[in-house]
Amino acid sequence: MSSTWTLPDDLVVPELPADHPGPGAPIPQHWGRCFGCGDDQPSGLKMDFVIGEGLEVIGRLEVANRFQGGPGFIHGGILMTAFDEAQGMACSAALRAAVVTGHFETDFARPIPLGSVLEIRARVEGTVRRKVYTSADARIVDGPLADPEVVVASSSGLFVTVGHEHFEKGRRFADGLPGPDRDVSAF
Ligand SMILES: CCCCC/C=C\C/C=C\C/C=C\C/C=C\CCCC(=O)SCCNC(=O)CCNC(=O)[C@H](O)C(C)(C)COP(=O)(O)OP(=O)(O)OC[C@H]1O[C@@H](n2cnc3c(N)ncnc32)[C@H](O)[C@@H]1OP(=O)(O)O
Repeated sequence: MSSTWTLPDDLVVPELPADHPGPGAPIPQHWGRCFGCGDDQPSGLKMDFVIGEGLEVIGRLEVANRFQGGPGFIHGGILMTAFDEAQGMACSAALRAAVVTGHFETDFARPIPLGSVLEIRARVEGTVRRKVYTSADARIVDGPLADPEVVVASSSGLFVTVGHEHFEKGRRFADGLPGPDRDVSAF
């Protein structure tokens, strides 16, 4: 795999919040209609997330037939979406801030067959002002070509922290509102 992605010299590695949950703690969906993590999005990826070690989160994606690109394999854009979701979750978990994706790149190393269960480990590398530098890798942990030792794809992304007003602008276009158990300020 190759990438031109480089981390800046003035990167600051953030401290985890004092009440950061330990590895294995589930991370709730940030918005039920989210294509990546929402339970209330029938066509979505329905990814699950738990906290990992340090600044890492661990996501899980079941590669359903509707995620097909070439015959029998995952669509590359679906995989990028899964990485985007995972890296955004890593930002949110480590920084307790809302983020949006600014720049994103993915290396596709192996074809990923339908029926795979992908484990995506995503982490915050560090921040520079509002910029959050992230990376992630994917492994097939179950399914026809499962081999947890092999990285089948990897990703790097720059996220930017935003205030609540960023999402206020989109609310009138949303097909629903967060439920009472949601932090609507983060939507
Ligand atoms: C819309 C869906 C949102 C989904 C997320 C929902 C809730 C979030 C809550 C919690 C998050 C939890 C989980 C997240 C899960 C999934 C993640 C999915 C995220 C997405 O899928 S989200 C959709 C795609 N995403 C966009 O829809 C962004 C459109 N865009 C903009 O809204 C603006 O463009 C913005 C806000 C990015 C910046 O605008 P701005 O005016 O606030 O700030 P400014 O321009 O000053 O940039 C500040 C510093 O970032 C640098 N910078 C900016 N862009 C860069 C780029 N492309 N490359 C390199 N550097 C860049 C500047 O160079 C400067 O750097 P410096 O500090 O060095 O000057």
